[in-house]
Amino acid sequence: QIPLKYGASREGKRTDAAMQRWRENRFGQFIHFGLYSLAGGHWNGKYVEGAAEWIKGNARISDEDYEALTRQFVLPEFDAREWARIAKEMGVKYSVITTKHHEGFCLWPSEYTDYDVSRTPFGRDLLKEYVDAYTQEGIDVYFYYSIIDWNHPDWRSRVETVEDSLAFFRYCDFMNKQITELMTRYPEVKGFWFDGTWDKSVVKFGKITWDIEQLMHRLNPGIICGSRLRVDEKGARHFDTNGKLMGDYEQGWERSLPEKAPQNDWECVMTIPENQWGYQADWRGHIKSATEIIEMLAAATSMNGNFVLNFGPKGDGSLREEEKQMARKVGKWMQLNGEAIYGCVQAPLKPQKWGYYTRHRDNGFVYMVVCYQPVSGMLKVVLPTGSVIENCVVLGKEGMELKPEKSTKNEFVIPAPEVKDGFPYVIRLKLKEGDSVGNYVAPKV
Ligand SMILES: COc1ccc([C@@H]2N[C@@H](C)[C@@H](O)[C@H]2O)cc1
Repeated sequence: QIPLKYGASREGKRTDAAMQRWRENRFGQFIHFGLYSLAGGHWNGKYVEGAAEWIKGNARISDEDYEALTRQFVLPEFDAREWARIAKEMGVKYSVITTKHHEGFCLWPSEYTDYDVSRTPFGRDLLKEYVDAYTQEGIDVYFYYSIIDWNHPDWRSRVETVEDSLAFFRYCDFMNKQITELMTRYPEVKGFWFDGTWDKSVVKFGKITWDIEQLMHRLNPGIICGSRLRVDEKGARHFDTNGKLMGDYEQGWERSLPEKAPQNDWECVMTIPENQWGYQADWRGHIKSATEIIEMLAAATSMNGNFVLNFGPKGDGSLREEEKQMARKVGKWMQLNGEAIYGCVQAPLKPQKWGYYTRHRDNGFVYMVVCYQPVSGMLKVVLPTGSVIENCVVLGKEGMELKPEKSTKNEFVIPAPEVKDGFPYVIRLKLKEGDSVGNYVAPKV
């Protein structure tokens, strides 16, 4: 353990109500919306390779041509209540919106820059309409904020000269003012999702991320912030030089899931296509199905993690058809099976090949989210010695009890119900605890 001034500011899992609510939410939505949404991954009529929200660099667009997009920011189809209704239908409990992505354009009328919604034909406070509409639907709101800012004259990706450092520290002052503005103007915000902290300038001056964390906690002690914000004074990111997580959860799971349950709280953020966050009119490659998304959500819950699915609204402010379809299908599944996700955690049972176990924090049930239907027609369950299955039903068919058969000393098999709709199904177990249900210890990460 080396002494650190700007390492982890607190240790271990938070036990306060705000963090407990973050955990119980489990399922979230990401919204990537900005000037890049107008380009839709195309420039001068041509498809542009790479992530659509990075089109400025990918298509080598000049500052002037990119800024001209502000004049096209009209959003004739924008209705935050429609976005919130679709999010509610999908079953998400929280939503993270890009208040400012790397491009530097702000979705709220900021006092500290003109590069924001107030300087567009749209002109309204989009962020306020989003916060109000989602709060109305009972969905918690979180703000994505990019430290990288391609538009701001004082942003520096590296600091090599005195001039650089003067500019960079002016930029940090600007950032602190914007974060203060966001937290005081929109007090409903539950947390921040920082991005763009990998550049040399931030890694060299890790203290600026400590300062942001301290600022946020002064303004709202219950604020929730992931580990991607943080760099310690030695340049260590996410985990400080002593290996301690900096922030409230591991925020490194971007388009990937862990193999085993991390020790810390953690969150996975996921795209529907392979790698598009902002609107790309022409999705290419594999587009994940609702079934695949549901499996990822179950997998995350089974490992004590949250799962956030990204939407990239179109340049006219409407949601794309594929995302509305996704919301409908996932939402239908969540209506029937949400009790296996919301408020659930890892179950102390030996993982099996048919899918994922979850356990509800309070109701004492264990859930089997079956994603891989066994050819044998038998679902294997290994219980701690002496435990028995008191009740076993399929969610949505609670009237039809399944009869587990004991196969070896503490192994049971459950006849697998038929799969007709191409979606995972959930079996709910009421276990009569034997000498100790909890004696299966999840493998150390
Ligand atoms: C250098 O690799 C990346 C990958 C993704 C990102 C951003 N994080 C995601 C949440 C999106 O905002 C993407 O633009 C930035 C840099």
